[in-house]
Amino acid sequence: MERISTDLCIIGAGSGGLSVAAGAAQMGAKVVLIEGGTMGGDCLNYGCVPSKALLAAGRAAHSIRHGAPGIAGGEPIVDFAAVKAQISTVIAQIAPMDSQARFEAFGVQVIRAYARFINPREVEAAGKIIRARRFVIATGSHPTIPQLPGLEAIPYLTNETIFAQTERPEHLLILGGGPVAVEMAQAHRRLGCAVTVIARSRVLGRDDADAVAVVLAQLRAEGVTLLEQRDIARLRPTPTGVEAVLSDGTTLNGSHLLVATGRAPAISRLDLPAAKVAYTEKGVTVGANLRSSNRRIYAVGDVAGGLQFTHVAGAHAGVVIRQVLFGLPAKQARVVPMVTYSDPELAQIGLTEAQARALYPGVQVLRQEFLHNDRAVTDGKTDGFLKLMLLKGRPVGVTIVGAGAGELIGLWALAVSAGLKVGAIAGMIAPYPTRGEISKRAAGAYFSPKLFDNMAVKRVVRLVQRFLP
Ligand SMILES: Cc1cc2nc3c(=O)[nH]c(=O)nc-3n(C[C@H](O)[C@H](O)[C@H](O)COP(=O)(O)OP(=O)(O)OC[C@H]3O[C@@H](n4cnc5c(N)ncnc54)[C@H](O)[C@@H]3O)c2cc1C
Ligand SMILES: NC(=O)c1ccc[n+]([C@@H]2O[C@H](COP(=O)([O-])OP(=O)(O)OC[C@H]3O[C@@H](n4cnc5c(N)ncnc54)[C@H](O)[C@@H]3O)[C@@H](O)[C@H]2O)c1
Repeated sequence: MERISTDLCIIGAGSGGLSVAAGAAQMGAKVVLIEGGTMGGDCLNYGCVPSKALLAAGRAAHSIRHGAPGIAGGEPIVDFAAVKAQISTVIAQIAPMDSQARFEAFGVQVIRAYARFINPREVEAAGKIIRARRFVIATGSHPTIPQLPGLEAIPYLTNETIFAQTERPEHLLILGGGPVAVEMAQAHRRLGCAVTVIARSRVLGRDDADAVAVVLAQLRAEGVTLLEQRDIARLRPTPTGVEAVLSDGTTLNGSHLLVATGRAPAISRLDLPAAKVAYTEKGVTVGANLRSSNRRIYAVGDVAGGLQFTHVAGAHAGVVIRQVLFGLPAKQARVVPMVTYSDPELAQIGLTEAQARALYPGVQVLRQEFLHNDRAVTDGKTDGFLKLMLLKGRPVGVTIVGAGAGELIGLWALAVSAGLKVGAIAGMIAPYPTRGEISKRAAGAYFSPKLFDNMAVKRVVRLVQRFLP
């Protein structure tokens, strides 16, 4: 059996693994990267990229359907297979960045096989034994499939299969109430499918309730049926697709079923006990520095059991690189932006209003409506608001719901990560007319009472006016 000795061995070439590999190899480390599936992982092939491309198609269909004031709308002609072909084109356009060839050009040795630990220092893959000074587990996650009577008899879809589905579902039943369910519901509805979401909990139940209400009102207005806090009792295949009977007796008939009920870490192939790596059903057990119970082995991205986002996997990569390349201490960030790419978008950083009020009785909550933002008015997209949670003049949370919320949260991500006071945002000049002005206006509202409802300020102004030439 071939033996390879290296500085760093990374298992999984998705968002996390690729970021570690690119950084480490370009800074001079000897790197082996092992990928069992497709280079680029979930985000490129079955996650962020295809879902955003499908949402873009849905947005185009929606705007044709509804037109604009003075511009007649009409039912769009949707070629579902062509929409799917466009998704493949988009993936192919981005794929070279994640390709084996690009990483080999960095000097990375890429092995295309599933890897498993054979002891605490070595991994086996494709008949090779790799011994490394440090390992990074970056194997991601896969969809969880609930135990439901009859589900095994249904050819259900998941995020791993839905983007390859070329026939338009007549009626898509979606099981789940998280971001996958919401994004897929809106995209499919706009492309002409009937859509019913069946969620065990509240839809987007972890987000700010006021912001979620704005998103769900839009979904309902577009014709998505949302069944919250409902459970499926049984499923059975029918000649036209699938029949779902809910525990309250409601019967639903759909043509297709998408299961989007959360994720489980991809650890089954790794033989973690052989490596003395502790884990739970959430993933590899890691500390704030992402190191596992085996001090030579780190975990990044979805498999590390925390928030599951591509930008989190990327940030994890930085934390690991600092430690394994330079021997410097590093910790993962506690505050991370999150965006659901519905229309309107829902973006969050830090605490929601409810979380902030529970933690800090003295928290100040400032709210600005897009209705009072001139650009939102000119563009006819006035739904939504920004909520700013402040503690002693510093942001501890921001919620934005509205068109472009995902872009607007970036400024607040900087403010929170740099520990800026709200005065920094209030003091910047925002170009007019932009939606971004809402951030400055919310920040300015913190100072308004101090300036405008303040007798001392009024007295000073009157005094100065008396003596000014
Ligand atoms: C539908 C959907 C939409 C999403 N949209 C967004 C979004 O808009 N924004 C966002 O930030 N996040 C989004 N996410 C989440 C995002 O895709 C993940 O957080 C991200 O892909 C995690 O990266 P990762 O590197 O941890 O894992 P992955 O990208 O899944 O990569 C893991 C890789 O490891 C490989 N692997 C697994 N086991 C082994 C093994 N034993 N040996 C070798 N290789 C192995 C896999 O084949 C895979 O390629 C979305 C997810 C889904 C499902
Ligand atoms: N825009 C983005 O950044 C984006 C988009 C999609 C996914 N993601 C990531 O992928 C992860 C997975 O997303 P997800 O939506 O699959 O999972 P999730 O864990 O966010 O939500 C799962 C949902 O399914 C519901 N559920 C669980 N079991 C159920 C059952 N038996 N019947 C009905 N409902 C059930 C839960 O109540 C919950 O609402 C997210 O946590 C997120 O980090 C991110």
